[in-house]
Formats: sequence, structure tokens, C-alpha cells
Amino acid sequence: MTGPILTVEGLKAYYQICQFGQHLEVRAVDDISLQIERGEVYGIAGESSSGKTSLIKVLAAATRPPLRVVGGSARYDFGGKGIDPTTASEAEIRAIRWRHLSYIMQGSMSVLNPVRRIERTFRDFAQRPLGLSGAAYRDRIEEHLDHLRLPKSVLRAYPHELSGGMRQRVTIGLATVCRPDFMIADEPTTALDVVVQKDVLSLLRTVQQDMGASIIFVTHDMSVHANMADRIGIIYAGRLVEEGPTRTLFTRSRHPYTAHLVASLPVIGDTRPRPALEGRPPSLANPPRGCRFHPRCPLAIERCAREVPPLEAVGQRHRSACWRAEDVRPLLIPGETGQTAMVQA
Ligand SMILES: Nc1ncnc2c1ncn2[C@@H]1O[C@H](COP(=O)(O)OP(=O)(O)OP(=O)(O)O)[C@@H](O)[C@H]1O
Repeated sequence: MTGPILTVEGLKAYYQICQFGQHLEVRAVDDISLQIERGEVYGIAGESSSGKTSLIKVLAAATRPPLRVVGGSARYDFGGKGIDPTTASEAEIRAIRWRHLSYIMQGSMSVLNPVRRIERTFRDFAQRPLGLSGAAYRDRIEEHLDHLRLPKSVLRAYPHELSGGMRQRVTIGLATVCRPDFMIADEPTTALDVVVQKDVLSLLRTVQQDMGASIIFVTHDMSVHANMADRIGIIYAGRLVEEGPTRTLFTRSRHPYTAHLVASLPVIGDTRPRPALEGRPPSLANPPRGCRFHPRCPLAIERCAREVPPLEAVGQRHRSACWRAEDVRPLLIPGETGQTAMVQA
């Protein structure tokens, strides 16, 4: 199979709400275009309220009012089976859910029913898409658990009887049991402590590589991206402002906002003060004209307040939306600070 598995073009999704008798549009996803390759882990980063979850809700075909897709398109190519999650019918989505497209959500308890044993949840998720029953079905599930280094006994457990890390491993098990082509993961490890987080991430990476699946992976934690993602897209105020291979983004970012995110990472032994970013992210109901980052940008010039910078190539598979992309310098020098140690080859 050739070509990207997901192509997003000019996607716009707004929350259309009525507040104090006034009609408001919160432009959570505003003109986003990107492509994800087969077998690729694509990380989405950005601070709170930048639109990450809204974007992946649209991509997961989970758009519900007041969020509405108001422009653009998204298209998955599952080996000849093309589907647009913004326009597909319920029946079309049901046909691809779990088998082709699966979803690992924030906090395992949102998928695990507290009053059902894990085996029942597996049955609800997997039996129909796998088309297996009896011993063949049981063998497949047990083999899968074994692969995830989960004991068979979890099947008899209720969610509350498992630790947070174990529950998240079960969630990954559910999301991968039908060997999907594409997985969407929204902050899958945020609620876990660092040691368990590492274990869950390495499990997710192993399963993804074994299956050759693609993942779009959302977290605000840049150090998780450093260890997980092949490529990263940086979102600021509803827009994709930079995108590139992980190492490139960490060492040669071409957007001042990315440079700030990278410089904010703690580095052992480096006691230099972290450069602070002035101001707050804008309201997406009334974003500033021009580049949305310009009111906080240390490099802003008059043009930035007037014209929206397009997302343009600045290197190999590297795009930036900044009028001053050429002038962006890393705020901390990788190597000197040990920062590159976080980025795996
Ligand atoms: N139901 C809603 N109605 C109105 N606005 C909403 C709604 N849900 C989210 N928003 C707004 O949409 C914008 C994007 O929110 P979103 O949750 O997508 O951001 P995020 O980057 O995922 O944030 P976080 O990291 O905190 O989850 C924010 O301004 C948020 O306030």
C-alpha cells in the first residue's frame, strides 16, 4: 500500500455556542492540514486549550454538538477503503471502528465499565469485529494478553481491582486486539506516575511496531513526544504552527513557540533559569489577527499582527508558520545541556 493513511486538508471545527444571548464560535480547529504515513507515530503537542482534543475528536469521528466541522476534510485510506470521518454515516463508522480505527482515551475508566469484568468488555469490543467465537475467540484473546505481558487473570477482574498502570495496559489491549491500521491516543499516560508511564508507553510502541499501525498521539508533555513520536505537530490556538521529524523539532525548531516548549523542558544538572513566555494564550472565540502567537512572540514584527503566516516547508518534511522562521534559534543549546539525550534516534 502506498500513500498516506490519513490526509487532513484545511480542517475547521468550531464550537458554536450561545452565551448571554450572543452567538459565539470557538475556533478550536482552524485550517489544519497534515498527512500521516503508514506505520508512523505522529505526536500532537501544544498547551492546554490549544485544540488538541477537538482535533482528534474530529479525526475519531466523535464530533458532537456544539462542536461542528465547518470546513475542510479528513480522509483515511484503509487499503482502498477510503473514509472521511467528518461526513461518514454511523454505519460506516461502525464498520471501521476497532478493526481499522481505534481510540485510546484519556483515563482508562472512561472505556472500562466499572461493573463489568474485563472479559465482558473484551467481548463487547472484539468478538464481532474479529468474527470468532468459542475456543478460537478465547485463544486469540489469551494470546493477545500474553503478547502484552498481561496475566490471563485480568479477564476475571473488575476494573477497580487493577492498578492504574494495569488498567491502562488493558485499555491498550482493547484498542489493539483487532489489529487496527490507525490508533488515536489522547493523553494515554497523563494520569500515571513516571515509572508506570514509561512502561505503558513502551508497550504501546512495541504493539504499534508489531502491527505496523499508525498512531496519532496527543500529549502536552514534550518529553513523552521525544521518546514516542517519529514526527511532531505543534498546535497553538487552533492552528498547526510547526511540524517536523522529532529530532529536527527539538534541535532545529523554526517556530518561536516550539523553541519555547523545548526550552521549558527540565534538564538534569542545568540550573540556568528557564526563559518565560509572557502573556496567556488567546481566546479562541476572538483570536488576534495575523499570527495568533504574535502578542507573546519575542520575534514579532509589524507584519505578524497583520498577515497570517502560511505553514511552509523550511526543510526536509519540516514546515513552519512563521514570518521569521529563519531567525529562530534554539533557546538552549542541545548537547551542552544534555537535552539531546531525551531524543532517541
Ligand atoms: N464543549 C465546549 N464548548 C465550548 N468550547 C469548548 C468546549 N470544549 C472545548 N472548548 C474550547 O475549545 C478550545 C480547545 O479545547 P480542547 O479541549 O480541544 O483543547 P486541548 O488542547 O485538548 O486542551 P487540554 O490539553 O486541556 O485537553 C478551548 O478554548 C476550549 O475552551
